[in-house]
Amino acid sequence: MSTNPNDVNSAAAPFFWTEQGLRVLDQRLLPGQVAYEVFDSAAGVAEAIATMRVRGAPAIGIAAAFGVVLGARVRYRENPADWRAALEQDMKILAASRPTAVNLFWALERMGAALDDIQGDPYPPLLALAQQIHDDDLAANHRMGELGADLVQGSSGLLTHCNTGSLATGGYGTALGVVRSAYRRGVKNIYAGETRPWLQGARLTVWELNQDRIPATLIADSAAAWLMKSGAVQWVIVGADRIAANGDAANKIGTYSLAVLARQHGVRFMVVAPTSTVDWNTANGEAIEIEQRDPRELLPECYLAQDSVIKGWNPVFDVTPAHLIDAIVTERGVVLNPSVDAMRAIRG
Ligand SMILES: CSC[C@@H](O)[C@@H](O)C(=O)COP(=O)(O)O
Repeated sequence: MSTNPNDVNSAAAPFFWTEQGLRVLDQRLLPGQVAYEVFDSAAGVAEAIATMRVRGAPAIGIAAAFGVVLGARVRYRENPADWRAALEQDMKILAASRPTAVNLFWALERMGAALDDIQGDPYPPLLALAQQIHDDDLAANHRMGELGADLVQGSSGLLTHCNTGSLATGGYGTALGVVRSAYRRGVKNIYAGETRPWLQGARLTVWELNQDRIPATLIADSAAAWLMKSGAVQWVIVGADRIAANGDAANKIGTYSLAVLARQHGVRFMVVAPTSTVDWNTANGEAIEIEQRDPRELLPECYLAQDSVIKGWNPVFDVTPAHLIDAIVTERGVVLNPSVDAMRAIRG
């Protein structure tokens, strides 16, 4: 596998299914190193999610579905007469891997619902379902790419945040899928924010765009207001980890700041996510659990010493209220000016 970020043939898939298990790209090492590791158990996949080897809401959901496949295979081999209780424990471990991306719970629920109809070896039907979830997400990405590109037609510049591309999804991307489609239709000035502290933008998004040979400009997150004031971008395009029934959207920390800045500068704000990211059971953003990660992901090494009086506060998502969002783009259609009523149009 290539380790050169300029190599356009490097693979950007976050994982591959193999008979040995799920082959997961370690996104913590990008862009310096492209390294895959095989996980052959549900607990292993949960660990891969918790440690952010695999991340991004749809990719987390798909990986968890494959985690269930692996759990079922192991548990059925251990005890073909009684494997369900052990698999339920595995599914609990998967559910505890990260709290905010609802795609994780959506995928586990779909896999769990399929168990009722299974007689005999659960591995073949569960593998087929996980692959279907993966294929459906890829198809949704392409559909959203076209719908979002329709909205930004005629713009000269777009700003995106975090990484929402092939690495974060079944392939192609949500917000970055719209960026890809819009670029193909002539929107040439693409800006990506670094996305501190984990640097999904600087390490992952521009890596993907470089592979696609889509020219892009990386900015410090703190340069966003000044960029908007310059008139260089007409849309901010982001993904989501969970969208509440009223259209409030949880996404990578810093998204809310961008929405506030966009409104101030007359820049439009688009959230792109498959309907597997919509949590109809959550009325509004206040009920969304925001993951707090270890402050060590944020703090410089020198402040980790025991005698240090410096702490870190590391919420990794925030919630953008629906009234700051101009459009939510899903595979089932576009919701303009989201509200409880407007969101009903995309409820299956
Ligand atoms: C298509 S990905 C949408 C979101 O999952 C993405 O914007 C994001 O916030 C990812 O967060 P991460 O912490 O890297 O998993």
